[in-house]
Amino acid sequence: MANASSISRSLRRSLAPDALHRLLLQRSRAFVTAECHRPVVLHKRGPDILHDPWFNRGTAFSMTERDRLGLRGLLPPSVVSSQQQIDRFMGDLKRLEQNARDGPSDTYQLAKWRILNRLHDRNETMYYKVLIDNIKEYAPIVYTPTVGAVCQNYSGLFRRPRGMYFSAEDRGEMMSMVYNWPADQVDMIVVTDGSRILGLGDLGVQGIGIAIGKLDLYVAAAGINPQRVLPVMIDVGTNNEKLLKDPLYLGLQEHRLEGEDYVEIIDEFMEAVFSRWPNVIVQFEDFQSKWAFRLLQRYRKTYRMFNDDVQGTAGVAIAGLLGAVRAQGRPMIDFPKQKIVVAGAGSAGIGVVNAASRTMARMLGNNEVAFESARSQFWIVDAHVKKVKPDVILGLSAVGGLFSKEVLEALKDSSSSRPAIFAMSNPTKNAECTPEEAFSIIGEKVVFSSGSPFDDVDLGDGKIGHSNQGNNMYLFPGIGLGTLLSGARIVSDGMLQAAAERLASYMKEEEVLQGIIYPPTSRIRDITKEVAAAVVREAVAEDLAEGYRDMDARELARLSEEETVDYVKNNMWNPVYPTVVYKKD
Ligand SMILES: NC(=O)C1=CN([C@@H]2O[C@H](COP(=O)(O)OP(=O)(O)OC[C@H]3O[C@@H](n4cnc5c(N)ncnc54)[C@H](O)[C@@H]3O)[C@@H](O)[C@H]2O)C=CC1
Ligand SMILES: CC(=O)C(=O)O
Ligand SMILES: [Mg+2]
Repeated sequence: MANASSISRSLRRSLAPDALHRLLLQRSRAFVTAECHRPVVLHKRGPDILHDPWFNRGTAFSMTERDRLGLRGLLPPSVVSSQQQIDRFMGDLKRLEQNARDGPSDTYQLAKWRILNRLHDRNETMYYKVLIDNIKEYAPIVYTPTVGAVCQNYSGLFRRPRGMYFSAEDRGEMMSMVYNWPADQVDMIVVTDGSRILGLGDLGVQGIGIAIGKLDLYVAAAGINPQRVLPVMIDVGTNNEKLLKDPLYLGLQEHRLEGEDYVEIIDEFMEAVFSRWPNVIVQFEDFQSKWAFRLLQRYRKTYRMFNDDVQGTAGVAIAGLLGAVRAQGRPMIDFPKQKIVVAGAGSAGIGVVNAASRTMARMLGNNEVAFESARSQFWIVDAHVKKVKPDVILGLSAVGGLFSKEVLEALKDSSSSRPAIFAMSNPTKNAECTPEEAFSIIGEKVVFSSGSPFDDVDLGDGKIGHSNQGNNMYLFPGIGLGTLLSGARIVSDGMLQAAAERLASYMKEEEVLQGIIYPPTSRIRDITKEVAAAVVREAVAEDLAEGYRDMDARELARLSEEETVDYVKNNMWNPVYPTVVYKKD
């Protein structure tokens, strides 16, 4: 390409000064334009490009560039212009200023999340060390409640993608797309379709935040190696009208796929990930209930998978319900005498009622009569909490404040010496009641737990009303780790039951009598280790264990209870810098 200096001497001489000046300007413009359009030769592919500030364009990479550069699936599906990127960034910046002016709201929590997220981008080992050493303080930032605000504000907060995105546009491509992920080994996937994120409804592609938050707990609590976790978003559209109209939304701006089209996409995703990583475990998270149950039934006998909202929550609720029996000074075997009202007949509520009534039925002799009798101890209320003088009310309704004064007063007539409240909906503002309300209306005898963390309540005279956190985070990391380390090909009901029983028995008598029915978050790594060991032992007992690395099924079966716990502990990743050496490819 000619540049300004390539004008020949004779031409220069023949032109008048003005004409020469115009020609020089024209040529230099043409040169700059040509330079801009000349392709830049890259010696990188995939994530290496996204992590290079010079070459990265984030969501502005076109679909053909994404295909050419091995980026397909590594970015949210929407392709945006550079101007839209700037609008999104500026909007986020302005919002921060405005929030800071208008009051605390979620701003400080989101600011903490941003700082932690930047550390996560820079130095994973340090990030997890900070998280593990300060889990009580930062679990509420990387997980509920702040993760809910992160998902709601995702389009503004988006900087660097984390995880993989499969969209309805990727049909027929997923089997090859999974190879764009850089890790040859993946142990844990948490997948969501964003259709019911916590109690916040359909957040579409923005729901990826919940998969990231759950996997942070897999690393912090279960010691899964952070290089082997993969958050996944399956974007099949959204029915959230606000997002459908938002020009800065990063997901597919169309209504959700339904019916067989939807199932085919999830099938293709499952085949793709299990084909590249046959030993992976897939946790389904925050799918709307109609799909949560159907997909669980579809895959649970063929793939290593479980649904956290249906199965993890059920186990945590059972452990808490047994704790509430013990808090009355009664043996766990008295559980079948409890009258339990469950508010919310969604994936979590129905999951709890099914699993808890099975536990009761087992205690009553495990026959048909026992099962019927167990069922009669539960009242599921969808839309209106009735007064049945219950011993326990358990909320999984996603309706903040549902346990009104009248509902709480109904518990005062309970025959239980220590009625219990499980306000399990997330995030904080969706809790069916607060601990202050529970203790002030029912009195100090109530046992209280909630899905998101609340502070203990000062009851005066040196007495403390304990706020338990009843959240599936006390089980899912151990279920995943135990499944991994046993090499079980599926996650059986028995393994889930063993996990719940271990959580129930973890709490000491004196703690339970004080109304402390779940461990504090600071002990999450210890309880996860114990839960995982219980899952391993059950997998061995059911002959499902196929072993892990050098530990084959026979060796696993030889381990004592204590040795199983040691085996689990020794296989948990710790955040220490390894020795690093250079080797040429
Ligand atoms: N603490 C924990 O570990 C967990 C908490 N959750 C929370 O549970 C909530 C529900 O989750 P899903 O069951 O998956 O949602 P979902 O949307 O499937 O179910 C909610 C159910 O509540 C019902 N409902 C709505 N208003 C009601 C009212 N006024 N009275 C009684 N029922 C009412 C709905 O009809 C629906 O059946 C969410 O807030 C979620 O964050 C879910 C899983 C685990
Ligand atoms: C904790 C959880 O899984 C939920 O609220 O959906
Ligand atoms: Mg969930």
